[in-house]
Amino acid sequence: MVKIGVLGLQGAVREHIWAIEASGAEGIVIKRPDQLAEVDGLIIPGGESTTIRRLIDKYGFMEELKKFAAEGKAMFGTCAGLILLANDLVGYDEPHIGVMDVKVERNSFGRQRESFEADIDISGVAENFSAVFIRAPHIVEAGENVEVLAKHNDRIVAARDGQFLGCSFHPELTDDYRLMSYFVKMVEETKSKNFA
Ligand SMILES: NC(=O)CC[C@H](N)C(=O)O
Repeated sequence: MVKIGVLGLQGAVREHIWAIEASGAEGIVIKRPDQLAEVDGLIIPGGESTTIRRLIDKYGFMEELKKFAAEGKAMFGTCAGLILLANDLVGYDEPHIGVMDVKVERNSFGRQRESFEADIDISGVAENFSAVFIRAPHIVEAGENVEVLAKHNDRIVAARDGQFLGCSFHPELTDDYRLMSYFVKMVEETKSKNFA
């Protein structure tokens, strides 16, 4: 069974652990950088990206997260987590972790639509997936090796760049585990590749 960490600094952490365990992997809340060595894949949850970033710096996570990515391990950013993984952010000079080849805009669905639910098709993953968007970002541009997995209103809301998966919405807030199961498979694949 693969072990998947959830960065436990802020945001929807516990719900991700339940979803991981319902998808056939072991979930571990990551509170300290040295715990990253224990896991095969990592989820960066939704929350507030600026707050999570502040805590990443405060607890010395940044170099370790970059190392985790450089080791080829799978990472999944949901909502604020997607903002943290992106290598380009609209309106910012510098990205945060900056490992996924996408340009992301924050809070980009408009004020009147702060939160909403939409049925989306996620290519190769799930049809009629009920996606919960909360002050959600979207992917403005995807690099050439990035696979666009889902769109909502012509905006990219889920994508995969090799070992990196990102989505605008909160898959952990519904009991539909199809996207999480897809990530568990990604972790299994990257793990066997990294050991080969
Ligand atoms: N639900 C979320 O994760 C919201 C993301 C938040 N609006 C941000 O910019 O970080």
